[in-house]
Amino acid sequence: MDFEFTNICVEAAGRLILQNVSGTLKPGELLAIMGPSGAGKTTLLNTLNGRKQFSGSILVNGSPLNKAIKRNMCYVLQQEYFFGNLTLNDTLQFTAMIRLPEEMSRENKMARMNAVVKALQLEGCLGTIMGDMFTPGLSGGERKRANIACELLRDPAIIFLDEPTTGLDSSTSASLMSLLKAYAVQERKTVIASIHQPSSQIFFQFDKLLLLSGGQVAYFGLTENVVDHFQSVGVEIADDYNPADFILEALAESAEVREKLLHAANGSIRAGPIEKFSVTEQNNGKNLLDKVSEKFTKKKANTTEETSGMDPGSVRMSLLDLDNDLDAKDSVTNDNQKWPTGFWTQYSQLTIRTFKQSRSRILTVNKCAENLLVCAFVCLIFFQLPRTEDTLRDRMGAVFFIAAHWSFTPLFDAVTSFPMERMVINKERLAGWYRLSAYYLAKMTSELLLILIQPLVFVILAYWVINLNGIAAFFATLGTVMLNSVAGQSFGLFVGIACLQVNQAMTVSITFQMAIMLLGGLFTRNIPVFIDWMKYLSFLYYSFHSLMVLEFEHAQPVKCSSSSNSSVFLVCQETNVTSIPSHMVLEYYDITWSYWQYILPLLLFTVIFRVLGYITLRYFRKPF
Ligand SMILES: Nc1ncnc2c1ncn2[C@@H]1O[C@H](COP(=O)(O)OP(=O)(O)OP(=O)(O)O)[C@@H](O)[C@H]1O
Repeated sequence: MDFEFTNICVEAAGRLILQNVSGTLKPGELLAIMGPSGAGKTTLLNTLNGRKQFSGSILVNGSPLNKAIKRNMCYVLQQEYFFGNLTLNDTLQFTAMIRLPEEMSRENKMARMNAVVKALQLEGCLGTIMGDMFTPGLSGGERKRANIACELLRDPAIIFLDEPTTGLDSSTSASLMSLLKAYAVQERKTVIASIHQPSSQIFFQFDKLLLLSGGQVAYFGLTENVVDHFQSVGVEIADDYNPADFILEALAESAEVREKLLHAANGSIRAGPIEKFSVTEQNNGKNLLDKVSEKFTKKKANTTEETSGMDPGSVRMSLLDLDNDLDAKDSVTNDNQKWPTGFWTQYSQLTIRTFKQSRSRILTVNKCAENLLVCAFVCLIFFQLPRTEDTLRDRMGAVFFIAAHWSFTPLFDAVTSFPMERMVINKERLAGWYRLSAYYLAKMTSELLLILIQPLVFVILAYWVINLNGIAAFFATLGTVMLNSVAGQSFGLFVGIACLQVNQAMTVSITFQMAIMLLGGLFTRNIPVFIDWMKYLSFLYYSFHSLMVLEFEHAQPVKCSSSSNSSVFLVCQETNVTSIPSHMVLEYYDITWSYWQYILPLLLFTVIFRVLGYITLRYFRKPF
């Protein structure tokens, strides 16, 4: 697509950070935006792809930027944000499935993916994990190419890249740029990249150069003409110098050179419209010709008449116009759809991805071993507890421990889960990959399964070894512990979403953990009245009490204390009474509600924190 920007001005904090920046680009051309640090490269890139407020005009095929055109653009960020445990294949498949239109078949999506993989020479590392700062995976160059591949999958007409070679060595940078150049020329893409001190090899891969200085244009034109241009304003570039290095150094070091260049650039802008020319005259593309023949067949008579007197150049211009025309029509159709894929596709793809990513976080060998060890310890300490008054505190302790352990383990896991993926999700939300609701629902459901496996195993083992209330209460205990885990996870997710820093989230969670432990019902029975209401805010209070109801409501009698005088139950102090009905324990500890009365607030907690998490993410943690 033709890309033209004229007199772009951007203001921030009361000062103009871009002033009258103009340029044009044709399909198949690469534009480098260069300039010293702070010159406005990133601001310009963000403005050109519609992420910043500006004055001036940006035209794509003659039309101002709109949603449909923006969907035909892509922005490759300088920083790559990926899920580190997924392979490149997983990552690209997910991207293809979610970003390519719903109407496209899975086979075609995979074919597109394979073509991009081939174009960027990524075939050899499809099975490698993306990696992160803790886990080694793709190399720096492969990650850069993977980042570009995720954007190219959509087949955008205009590609923006923010410093694509930063962090790469010179030969990897050069090969990346030549791949990109070949791709742009072959596929007739318009490429705009900000770039920092490129080697001369990379520098001359770009067709045009836009040199910025203090937010103003110091040069716009063919890259190959920049040396002559500098000479024309009296700045000689030494033969053995990399021109890219030289012009940046000259701009930064000499105010005089800067003034001369700005003056010359301003003069050329005032003198008339900025140059419009195409570097790549060849290759109008097979699709285009197909479209032309279709349109021309329909209007055969007119076409013959209209084209008979044209020279080849003007026919080519007509073809380009027609391509633009067809693109514009496609754009109008696409504009009606807010997302490339439907809710169900987004939800299912996000569920698969979250499941794969979270599995490697939640079900690690370390975590499984840790839980088995804790379970073994609990089993040893509370081994086959007799149902007596003497061991009542131990029995309550075992119940409380199970409730507390299976609220806090999922809580702390969830607290760290969102901050770790925040950057990836923000990137994807900003680029409009999917609905937030699809992501949130997928995260809830895929992690639910994973979070429940460990308490399930734990309760199955510990319940019988401790000698809890037999088969009658077994399944209800299992269900209650799982609900308790989900409540803990809900709170953890909410905190993880609300706090921007992991350490902030951890501080909030630990404070909350301590408070709800104290208010949970085991440690304190006589809380001062003014603070007593707070126990109702502790979900552990509800899970502990519901488990106590299951343990004592319909259970074997509890044998009185061996010394009847020291029994806390008056009945036991009577002669001939050796045991008390189990439910008396509940009465003694003021556990007077029914099982469901404890379960409903637990359910409510789960729902409230999940909804709060969504609202926070949607309205208070918007990506920017
Ligand atoms: N939101 C903002 N508020 C105030 N000033 C801003 C804002 N954004 C950018 N600037 C200023 O605008 C100028 C251009 O910033 P920009 O990030 O575009 O430069 P750059 O050429 O990309 O720099 P670098 O090469 O160091 O990344 C800088 O002086 C910067 O401080």
